[in-house]
Amino acid sequence: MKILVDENMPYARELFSRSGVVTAVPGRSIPHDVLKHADGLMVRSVTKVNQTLLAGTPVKFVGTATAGTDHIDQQALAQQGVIFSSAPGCNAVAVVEYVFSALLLLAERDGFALTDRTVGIVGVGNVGMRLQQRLQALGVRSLLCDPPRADRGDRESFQDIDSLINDADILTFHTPLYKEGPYCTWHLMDEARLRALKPDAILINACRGPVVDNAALLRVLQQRHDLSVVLDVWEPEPDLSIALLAQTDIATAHIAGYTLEGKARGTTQVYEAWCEFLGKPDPVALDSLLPVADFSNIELHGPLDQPALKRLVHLVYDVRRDDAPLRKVAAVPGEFDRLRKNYLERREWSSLHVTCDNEHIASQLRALGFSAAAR
Ligand SMILES: NC(=O)C1=CN([C@@H]2O[C@H](COP(=O)(O)OP(=O)(O)OC[C@H]3O[C@@H](n4cnc5c(N)ncnc54)[C@H](O)[C@@H]3O)[C@@H](O)[C@H]2O)C=CC1
Ligand SMILES: O=C(O)C(=O)[C@H](O)COP(=O)(O)O
Repeated sequence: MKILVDENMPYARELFSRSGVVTAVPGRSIPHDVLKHADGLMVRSVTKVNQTLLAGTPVKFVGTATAGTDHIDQQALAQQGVIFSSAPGCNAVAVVEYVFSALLLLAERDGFALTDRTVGIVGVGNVGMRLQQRLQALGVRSLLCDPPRADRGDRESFQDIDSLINDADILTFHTPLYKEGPYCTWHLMDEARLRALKPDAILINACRGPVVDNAALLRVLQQRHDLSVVLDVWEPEPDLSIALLAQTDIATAHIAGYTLEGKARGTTQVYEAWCEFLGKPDPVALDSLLPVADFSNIELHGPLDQPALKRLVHLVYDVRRDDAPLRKVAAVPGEFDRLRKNYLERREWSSLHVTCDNEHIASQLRALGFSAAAR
C-alpha cells in the first residue's frame, strides 16, 4: 500500500508505515502527480479534497485527522467510491483549554470574575459540551444554542442564537462550517448580530473563520471599542485581514486544537479507520505514543480561586505565546502556515498532576480536567 500523509501529522509515519510505504507532503497544495500512485490519502484541514484532486488516481481511502470536515467534498468521494473517515472530537479538549486560557487572561486584564459572567455557547458538540461541563465545574453559568440537537429532541435546554446574543456576556462559537442548508453557519454572526452584542461583550471564534462575517466584524470593532474579540480562525485563511487582526484582543493562527494529545488522537483515529478499511484492525494506545510533559507535577497550597486557576492554566498553556508571534509576522506571505508547521509543543491540562490541600479541591481540579490528588 502507498499512503500519502500531510507532513504536519505527528506520528503518521510511525503508524502508517505499519501498513505500507508512507510519503509526507505539504498539505496546502498536494501535487496531483504524487496522488497518481497513492492508495490512501491522509490530510488535515488545509487540503481541499474534491473530485478534481482525486480524478484519475487510485486513492480508495481518504482520512482527515481533524474534527472539521468542510474541506472535504464527501459527496464527490462517495460518487467515486472512496471511503472517508474523520476524527470527531480529537482536539475538543485542546479547544476548550484555549478558550479558558483566553478568558482567564481577559478576566485578569479587565478585573472581572468568570463566575459573574454568562457564557453563550453556539454549537454544543464535542467542543461545546466539554466547555459547558468545565464552566459548570467552575460555577459559571452557560446558555446553549444548537438547533440540530434541539430539533433531534436532545434533552438540554437550548435557545436560539439571538437569545444568547441578548443575554450572554461572552459568546463563543463551536459549530461546523455549513455553507448552505437549514443549519447554515456561513456568516451566522452577521453585522446585525455583531451590533446587537451586549455592552463589553467578549466574542470568541475558534471554529471556522467564515462563521463570523470578518468584514462586518472589522466595521463594528472600528465603532464599538467596548467589545473584546478572540479569533483563532479567520476569513480567509491564511491571508487574514491585518486591519482586523489589529482590532482583536487575542489573535492566533488556527491553533486552538493544537495540543500534542489532540493531534495524536487525530492521527490515531484516522489510522485505526484505515486499518479497519484494510480489514486488519490495529488499535493504538495514545499513552504509548505521548512523551512525558515538560512540567508534570506541581503542589497547590491554598484555595483554588480564579487567580490560582489562571496560574495553573497558564503554566500548561498561555495563549499569549501564540498571539505575539502572529502579530509579528501575519503580513508576511507564508508565515501563517509556518507558525502552524513549527508549532511549539503544547500539552493538555491532564498532563499536569496537581497535589493540593484536600479532596474537595482535588475533585474540582479533576472536574476541570487536571490530574489531581489531595496530599
Ligand atoms: N480552531 C481549531 O483548531 C478547531 C476548530 N474546530 C472547528 O470547530 C467545529 C466544532 O468542533 P466539534 O465540537 O468537535 O464538532 P461537533 O461536530 O462535535 O459539534 C458541532 C456542533 O455544532 C452544532 N451545530 C451545527 N449547526 C449549527 C448551527 N447552525 N447553530 C448552532 N449549532 C450548530 C452541531 O449540532 C454539533 O452539536 C468543527 O466543525 C471545526 O470546524 C474543531 C477543532 C479544532
Ligand atoms: O480539527 C479541526 O477541525 C481543526 O480545525 C484543526 O485543528 C486544524 O488543524 P489543521 O488540520 O489545519 O492542521
